[in-house]
Amino acid sequence: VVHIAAVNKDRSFDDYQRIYNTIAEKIREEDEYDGYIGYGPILVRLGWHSSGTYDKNDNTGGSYGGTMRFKLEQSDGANNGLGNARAFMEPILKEFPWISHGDLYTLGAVCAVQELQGPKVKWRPGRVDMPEDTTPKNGRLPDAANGADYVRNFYARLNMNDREAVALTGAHCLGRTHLKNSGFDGPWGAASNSFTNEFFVNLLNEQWKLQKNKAGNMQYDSPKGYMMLETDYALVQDPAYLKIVKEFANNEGAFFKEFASCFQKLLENGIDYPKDAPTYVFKTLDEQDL
Ligand code: HEM
Ligand SMILES: Nc1cccc2nccn12
Repeated sequence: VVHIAAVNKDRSFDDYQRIYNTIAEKIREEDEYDGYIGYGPILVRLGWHSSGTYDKNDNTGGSYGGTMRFKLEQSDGANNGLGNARAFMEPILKEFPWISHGDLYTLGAVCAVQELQGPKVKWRPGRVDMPEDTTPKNGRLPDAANGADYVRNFYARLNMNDREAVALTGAHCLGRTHLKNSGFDGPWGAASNSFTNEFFVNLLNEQWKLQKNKAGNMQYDSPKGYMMLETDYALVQDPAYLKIVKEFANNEGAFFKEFASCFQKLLENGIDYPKDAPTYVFKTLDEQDL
């Protein structure tokens, strides 16, 4: 299955920056969401889960068709709680009916990373909504109760190497787990809405204890009330991953550089871009003095 990006000649950088600003202002305005974490983290998760169904072996899934708008994909347990992110996007879709769901969900994720002081992430338009029967089957998103071999195999399906896998998981510096969504608890300590390399610093510096949580699922907890999933902790159990975790914990710039490139790659997996397709780097609200 090859998806060619459809270059919309009627739309310019300013049109997409206007959507970016609308999302960014809404994130800033609705700051009380989820105990004052805000919508940034869940918008990153929406873009990631829209893209994480990709399978490099047959080039199916991925963000292009916007199939996250259909109830089949929404019913995947891994997507529990993302209805809040889709509801956040509803008024944006009404105001800008010309944008595809795939473009909007990925643009929202890039906007959230940048507005939460993360790196600039390049973004290209051209995803086209596909019909419901093109929705990939449920079960393609990762399951947290696993170790390093599973993590490596999972990311290989997304065409991501060890460095990209570690960088992408660094997005767990944002937000938190919710017992009602995923059966994982906490963290009560550093649930955050700023994009930093803290995930790696915590992995290395905290004392982690593997224990059963209130829902009977295994997770790592720290005295400060932080938590790690088993797939998070796998990054310090595997020697090759551990080396990269240490680099990113000691060099936030290296983490930002790697995240910027592999997050764009994640959001664009499965899409062929014609030579004349534009690449955008959006300004943050702060950079526009808004
Ligand atoms: C092995 C890979 C991964 C697993 C098993 C995993 C699992 C999870 C789980 C269980 C949650 C909690 C959901 C909830 O209870 O609300 C979560 C949250 C989150 N994940 Fe991941 N994740 C993975 C990779 C990623 C990647 C690649 C990204 C982005 C680049 C990402 C971004 C996030 C964000 C931002 C949150 C917080 C959402 C919120 O606060 O509502 N995760 N993840
Ligand atoms: N914030 C967050 C979300 C998901 C997973 C996770 N592990 C550690 C922190 N964390």
